[in-house]
Amino acid sequence: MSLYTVESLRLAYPARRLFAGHAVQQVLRDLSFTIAAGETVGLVGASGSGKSSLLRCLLALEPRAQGCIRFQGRRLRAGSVRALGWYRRAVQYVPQDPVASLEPRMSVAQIVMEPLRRLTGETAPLARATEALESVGLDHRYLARRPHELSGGQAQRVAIARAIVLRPQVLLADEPVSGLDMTIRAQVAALLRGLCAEQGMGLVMVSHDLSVVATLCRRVMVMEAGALVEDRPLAALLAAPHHPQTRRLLNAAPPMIAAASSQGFSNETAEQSPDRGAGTCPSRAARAGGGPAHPYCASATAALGAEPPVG
Ligand SMILES: Nc1ncnc2c1ncn2[C@@H]1O[C@H](COP(=O)(O)OP(=O)(O)OP(=O)(O)O)[C@@H](O)[C@H]1O
Repeated sequence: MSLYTVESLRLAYPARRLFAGHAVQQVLRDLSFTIAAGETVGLVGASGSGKSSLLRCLLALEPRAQGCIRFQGRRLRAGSVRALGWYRRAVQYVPQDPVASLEPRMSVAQIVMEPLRRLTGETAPLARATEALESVGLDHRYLARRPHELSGGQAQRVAIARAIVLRPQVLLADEPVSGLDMTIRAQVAALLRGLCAEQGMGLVMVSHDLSVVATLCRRVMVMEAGALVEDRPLAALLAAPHHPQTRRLLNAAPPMIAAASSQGFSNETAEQSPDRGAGTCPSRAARAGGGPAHPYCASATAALGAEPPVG
């Protein structure tokens, strides 16, 4: 059974134009797709294309959404924390701005223990919180710190620890590495990749940057003006982008696509992809001929090998 089944999802906001009357702005247009357990999916598209709105719908935070979203066959509707407790235990969220999302008066330990206290009857929350923090490379010295005593990368890792402490089936993340410098970005990306690979956790990640998605996700959904214009395995999409919007995003993508290629994501999925007849993966073709890793970004293949350990 699919984890998520989304059928004819639509979302409209009241238009905010002067003299708009009762006009509405259609933000999501009739989206239908499924997501399987353990899938890693990147949502990409230009600014304003509806990525965060779709994520809010998947988080059951959008009461105006129409259509149907099911999680493990159970219908999701925006509602109270109590009514959605079952869902919040299975699906956790990493917001775009980690610093703003951390309660300033709480210590790191309290922040990470909070979902355990709220959503489970956990009897030893401190031990679980410590374990989650260690898995993101933050040792006991960080337990007593407050958010203002953390760097941006450390705050992001606390936000991830808070999300994974419940061992969710899926992590929904909004630009989880944007705003981080390149070194920390690589660390956080490596951390998320490890959690997906080792714990079988699914990931649905919003980004305006296809290159970041390429390091973390095996499937890419491309949005334009509220519509889903391309939805394919990463490798097939890199090899033969179908939609002009995908081509625009690829052309703008910096070096991390090369990193993803050299990691094998694109090759694996190309071989498993039903689209593989559509074209040869340019990365594989280039390497077979001894050439650069990927025509989009040949210069940065070393990025992966150079990743510092998380900590
Ligand atoms: N609460 C809201 N009320 C009215 N309009 C909204 C609201 N939230 C988002 N919008 C509009 O919906 C559209 C889609 O916004 P959304 O934030 O989903 O896009 P996005 O693809 O995530 O953009 P970005 O990459 O810039 O974060 C935009 O035109 C935005 O102005």
